[in-house]
Amino acid sequence: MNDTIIRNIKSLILPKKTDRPLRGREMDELNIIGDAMVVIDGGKVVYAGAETDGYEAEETIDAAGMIVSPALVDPHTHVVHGGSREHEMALKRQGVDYLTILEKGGGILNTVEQTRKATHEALFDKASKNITRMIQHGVLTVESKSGYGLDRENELKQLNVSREIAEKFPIEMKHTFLGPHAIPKGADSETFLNEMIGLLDEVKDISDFADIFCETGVFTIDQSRRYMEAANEKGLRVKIHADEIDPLGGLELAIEQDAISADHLVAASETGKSMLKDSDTVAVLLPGTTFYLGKDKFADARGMLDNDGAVSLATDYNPGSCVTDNLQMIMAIAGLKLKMTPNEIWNAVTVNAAHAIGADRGTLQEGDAANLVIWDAPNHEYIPYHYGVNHAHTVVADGRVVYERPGLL
Ligand SMILES: N=CN[C@@H](CCC(=O)O)C(=O)O
Ligand SMILES: [Zn+2]
Repeated sequence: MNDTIIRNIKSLILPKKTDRPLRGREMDELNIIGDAMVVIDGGKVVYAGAETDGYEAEETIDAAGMIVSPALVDPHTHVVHGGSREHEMALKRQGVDYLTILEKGGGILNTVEQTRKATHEALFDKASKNITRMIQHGVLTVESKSGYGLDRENELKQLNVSREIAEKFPIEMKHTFLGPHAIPKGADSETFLNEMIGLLDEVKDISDFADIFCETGVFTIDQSRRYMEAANEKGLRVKIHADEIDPLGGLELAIEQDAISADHLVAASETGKSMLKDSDTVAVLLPGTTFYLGKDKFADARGMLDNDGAVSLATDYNPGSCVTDNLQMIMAIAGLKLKMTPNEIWNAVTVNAAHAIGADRGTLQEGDAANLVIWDAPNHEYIPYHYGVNHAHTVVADGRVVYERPGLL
């Protein structure tokens, strides 16, 4: 006797489980089974496929003709931070750009001030609200970066909050040390970078990855290489915020340093894009950020896919450049602005997002953790199409219902 059967599934979305990230044309292939069911026992998938009579369970969930997919994976967030920056919206409307705000001591540095002031408990309570919303929107795996401490005490505080969130919520998290996220006010960039490199030994026990913001006025390619080499030497796999605004060659550096992902890539060069095919570095695209910063030019997802690259999508939730924790919204922007197909989008927020953070998630094969979403939608194309609302009806984590859409009172 099994624990649960989910019956009456109109279509079951089954991304392919592979050792390497899906790339190029593979990303447009998605196994969708009509009239399906999922059998769960001990929190794991026993069967996911066409309706059959061969299984019994203690409990039956009626999917009522809705669709089911693996729970989503958000592979790039800055979910632990103090305060907010709504005042920057007006500045941006007046034409002041993102890097100018940072140069004047605002932007990331404003959030650093607010994060340093906040206690562990205050940061935990604040991030809990975002994580709750993410779960309600169908996300059960989240990458979470530090980077608003910029000193030992506060970077550790952020990472420890992130770890506590992972313990208390029914999600898997990956924790990323992003010490070199900005240069603190009045600090010398080389001295600060050395300080952050000096922390790698300590943070490697509580982090999964090391990340750096490689950008004009922040850290150069040479500095980023030095940091990534130091992290790799210590066995901490690297990520990079690369080519977001200026084409510095961050994607090429990511591939050279065997980064698990290179993120942003709006200004990535043709050379960088063509190098993707021979690497397992996942291009994590963040179109919600381009949208929120009011830019016209989006990352060249089609170029990357045509070059046989592996592409993923994330919210980049943070208080300055993308203030949404709704990954479904990002799926819509990817369809509209990155010109990705629905199949590519689904693979990008499930199996490839999992590859971008080294998580065994995003699929529903036999033996996988039963992390899935029942979506109130007629088909898989509908979710990126009907944008800005939550289509998640029921969210199941390790076989247990953790969210059900409430009705009107
Ligand atoms: N671009 C650098 N870091 C973040 C934004 C952080 C912030 O503005 O607070 C990003 O990925 O978009
Ligand atoms: Zn980021």
